[in-house]
Amino acid sequence: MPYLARPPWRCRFVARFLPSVLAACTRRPLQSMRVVIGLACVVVLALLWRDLIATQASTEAAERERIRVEAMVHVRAAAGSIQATIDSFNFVLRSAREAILTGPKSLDVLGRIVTASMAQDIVIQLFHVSEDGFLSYSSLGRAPMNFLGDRAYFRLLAGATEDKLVISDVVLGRLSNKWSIQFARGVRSADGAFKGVVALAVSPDAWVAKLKSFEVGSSDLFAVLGADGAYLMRTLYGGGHYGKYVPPDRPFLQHPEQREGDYVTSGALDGIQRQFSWVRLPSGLIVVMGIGLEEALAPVKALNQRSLLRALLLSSLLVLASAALVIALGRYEKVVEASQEREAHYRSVFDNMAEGIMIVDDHERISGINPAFTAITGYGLDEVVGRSPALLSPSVPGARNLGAIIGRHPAGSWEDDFDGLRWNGETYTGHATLSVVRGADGRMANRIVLLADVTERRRKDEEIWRQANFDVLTGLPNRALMMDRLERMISHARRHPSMVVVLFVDLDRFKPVNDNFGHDTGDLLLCEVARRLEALFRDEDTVARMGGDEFVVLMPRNADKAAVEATATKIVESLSRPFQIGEQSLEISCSVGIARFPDDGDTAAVLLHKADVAMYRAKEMGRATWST
Ligand SMILES: Nc1nc2c(ncn2[C@@H]2O[C@H](COP(=O)(O)OP(=O)(O)OP(=O)(O)O)[C@@H](O)[C@H]2O)c(=O)[nH]1
Repeated sequence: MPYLARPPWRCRFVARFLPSVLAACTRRPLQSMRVVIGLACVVVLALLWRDLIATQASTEAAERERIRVEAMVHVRAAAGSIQATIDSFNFVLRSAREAILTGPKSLDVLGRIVTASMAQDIVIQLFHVSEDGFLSYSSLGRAPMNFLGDRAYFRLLAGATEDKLVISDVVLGRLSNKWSIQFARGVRSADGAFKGVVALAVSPDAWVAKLKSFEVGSSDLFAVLGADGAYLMRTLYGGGHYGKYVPPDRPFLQHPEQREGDYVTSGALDGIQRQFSWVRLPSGLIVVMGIGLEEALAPVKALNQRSLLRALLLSSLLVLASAALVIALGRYEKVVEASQEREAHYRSVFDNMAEGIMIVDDHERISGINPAFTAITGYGLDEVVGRSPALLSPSVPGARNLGAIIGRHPAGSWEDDFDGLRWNGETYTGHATLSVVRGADGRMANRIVLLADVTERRRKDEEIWRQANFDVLTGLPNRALMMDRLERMISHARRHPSMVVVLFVDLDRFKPVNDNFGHDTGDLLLCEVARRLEALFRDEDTVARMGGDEFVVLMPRNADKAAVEATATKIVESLSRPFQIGEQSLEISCSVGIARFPDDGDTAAVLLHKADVAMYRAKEMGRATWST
């Protein structure tokens, strides 16, 4: 058996659940649409926010990098400026050293030149401390007896073997009572003997004020530190830092081999987070520039906040729109469901109605039927759709064709019987009830025809009618039908002035027939009498049996007296001829009474009574005759 690799689990998962998902979507498309809208909304929101967060993060990162570069640019510029100033201090100190060795006068001249040429607010004084540690010269004026031999820079230079620039920490001047930094160099004679120290006292506050131009914002910080991390100058918080040190974890203290670098940290005093860049000068001083991140990032943060608000607004609108759409779809789904339920209900009524239903369009073509229609006519939907209702009736002359009836009633409702022809050729009596369905514009859209097979009902109606109107024994119209016809003849004769003749016929000596030959023979005789009477008259005449051995003949026409009497004679003669009933030859006769409209009466009852009276008159005359 060949080895078949199992499909990966994702394919199996999709193959297993996809058909059910598709079936659910097909079954309830609106609900599926709601789910899709909800999911689409979530996906769009997720993408929107992911992009927003990523964009904001990258914008902030780019801004931080820009700030870092800016801090580095600034600190390099400041370092250059400071180094240039230190170089000028060096030049002055070297010159001052030469002047000291030349003579006190030269030093004084130089001192005045220096203090006049250099910014006075930076350089406080040029002074010389002689080898015994006492101040021997100050550019500020006559120097009092002031011992400075205990200063660190003096002791360092007194013991130094090399010629170097020593920069002191910030110290408080004993005479000036001002904070200053001493830039000092040792003075040695040509033979190398120590001749004291020449120094420049520089005001850190004034110097730092000039360096403030390198700052950018109000929370930015600029500082110059000694090689050991002691504050020499700092732009923020006044002079409170003099004599203090930066924390020892700063990278320029940790890595003395590095010339420059940067780091981010929060200020120990103010807690403000800053981006720091630093440069180490050849003299060992460290120049530090810190840009306050909160202030520097404020424009980007404001921009980010605006885009955050925009995204929030957009998300809210999207959620609201989706929710509105989902709610609207939910309501629409309920309406559709209710409509489907109604349609199913009407469909069930349509399918289960006992009456056949046929829908006829405005071109008189069948467009729909129900099962009862098929049960009645034998035709299925495919056999009648698009065809004329005429196929439901026989196409023979005189037939009540359903198609023709519908055609005769182009509008309005009606009901009528029709002659039906089933699919198998069988005929039946149908009853159709037509209703018109109109569109919103009032024009006829369809006609709905209810069909019923009324063959049996019509047969029973006919039977009941016959029983009510005809004599069961002879089949002749009975008294009720005779009276009805007489009244119709009279009213017709009134409208079209003419006569109606009433002949009342009573058999003579009929009772003995019953008595002698039995009631059945009497019945047969009555039937024969009826046939003979019918044979004597025309179709428009009525021969009726009143009951017992009494018959009435109605003749709706003008007839003179002689003609009527001849007819009465004909009756008497006809019924006087022997009747052959089975083996028996029976002889009877009859008496006839004559009455005429309008001469003898103008109502049915009066005429009948007159004819009856005349008939008795004929009996009295000896029977087998007529009387008026
Ligand atoms: N066989 C039969 N006899 C009937 C029927 N209806 C009535 N009769 C009888 O018909 C007879 C009619 O009575 P009459 O007219 O008085 O008898 P009649 O012998 O003809 O008498 P006259 O008319 O005076 O000559 C009665 O005996 C009834 O019983 C019926 O339906 N069948």
